[in-house]
Amino acid sequence: MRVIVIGREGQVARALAERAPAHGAKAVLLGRPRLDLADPSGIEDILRETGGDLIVNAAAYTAVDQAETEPELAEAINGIGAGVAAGAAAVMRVPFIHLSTDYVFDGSLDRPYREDDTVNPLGAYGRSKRLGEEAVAAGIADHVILRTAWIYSPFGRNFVKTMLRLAKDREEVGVVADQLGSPTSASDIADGIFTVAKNLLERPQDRALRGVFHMTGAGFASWAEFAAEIFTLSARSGGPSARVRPIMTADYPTPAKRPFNSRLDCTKLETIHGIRLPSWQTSLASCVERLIAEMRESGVS
Ligand SMILES: NC(=O)C1=CN([C@@H]2O[C@H](COP(=O)(O)OP(=O)(O)OC[C@H]3O[C@@H](n4cnc5c(N)ncnc54)[C@H](OP(=O)(O)O)[C@@H]3O)[C@@H](O)[C@H]2O)C=CC1
Ligand SMILES: Cc1cn([C@H]2C[C@H](O)[C@@H](COP(=O)(O)OP(=O)(O)O[C@H]3O[C@@H](C)C(=O)[C@@H](O)[C@H]3O)O2)c(=O)[nH]c1=O
Ligand SMILES: [Mg+2]
Repeated sequence: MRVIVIGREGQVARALAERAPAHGAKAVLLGRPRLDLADPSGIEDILRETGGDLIVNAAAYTAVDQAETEPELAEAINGIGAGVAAGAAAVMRVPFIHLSTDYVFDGSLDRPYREDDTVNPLGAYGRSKRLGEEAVAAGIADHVILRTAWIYSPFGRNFVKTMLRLAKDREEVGVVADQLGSPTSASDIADGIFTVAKNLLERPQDRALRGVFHMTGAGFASWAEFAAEIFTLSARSGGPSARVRPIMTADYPTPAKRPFNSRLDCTKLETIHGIRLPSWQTSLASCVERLIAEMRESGVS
């Protein structure tokens, strides 16, 4: 299986590259400046020249707070650009796998969100990702949209790396305890994507396999619980650690509003695609261990 990945340095893009061999797949990564989702004109030609069995869009504008001041750019990349890439997949007659987010929901429900629950993004990033979902569905019938959340990995920028950095010179970190969600490993997402890809290619006519699915690490946590677990695991490996002071969202003002309830119900993915990601704690342990080992090797711990 030859998979074209849109995105090169991002967390999921790099995890797809790293996990491809384990699935007998080849991942071909395309990124800026060659493929720029903010510049639709060249997208179809580059994807066609590259050629593959399937396209995964792992690129996006992901700066949640910054999106509030440049919503047009977020929409160009996450909305219009995603739709153009999906349209190219339709021309190429290959399936298109797209990633979306818990931030399409407003978090007001008191249970985990299902795929057909009403979306109502609270911020510009969420709105741009919602536009992307609509643009992808309009661009190609043969698509899967995977809504995931709270991604961490040894790569790029994420909450785990931020917490380890803060712990190096702080004894205590204040972290919000009233937003709930599911930390999700980029490696686990990559494995899930390869399984979805295999299912799509094996059963091209099976409509049930297509559409929107929720895919997060199993179990739930607040950001404060997530941080506490990061520090426990880090201390165990001899890495930096700090005390977590649980705070309220109101005590941590940010430009973008975030949902209080970001929990996603992943039952549909398990029933239809046979995929259940490991518990967030299990995968977090491998990630933190790896990050501490890398810090030690580079002499910065
Ligand atoms: N991070 C998270 O917590 C979550 C992310 N998601 C979604 O999952 C997907 C992957 O996220 P993640 O891996 O964390 O993202 P990252 O922020 O780690 O990486 C984003 C990637 O998108 C690329 N990119 C940004 N703008 C453009 C552009 N104009 N043209 C081409 N490529 C571009 C970046 O390229 P470059 O390397 O050149 O900067 C980078 O490779 C996204 O769709 C995101 O919305 C969903 C839920 C949670
Ligand atoms: C750094 C920090 C953050 N926080 C809070 C702010 C916020 O509510 C929460 C997480 O902060 P972050 O900025 O890391 O997270 P954020 O950028 O909101 O993460 C989101 O990214 C996008 C791309 C998604 O799609 C979402 O699923 C989600 O992962 O933790 C603290 O309370 N204390 C801190 O020291
Ligand atoms: Mg952030």
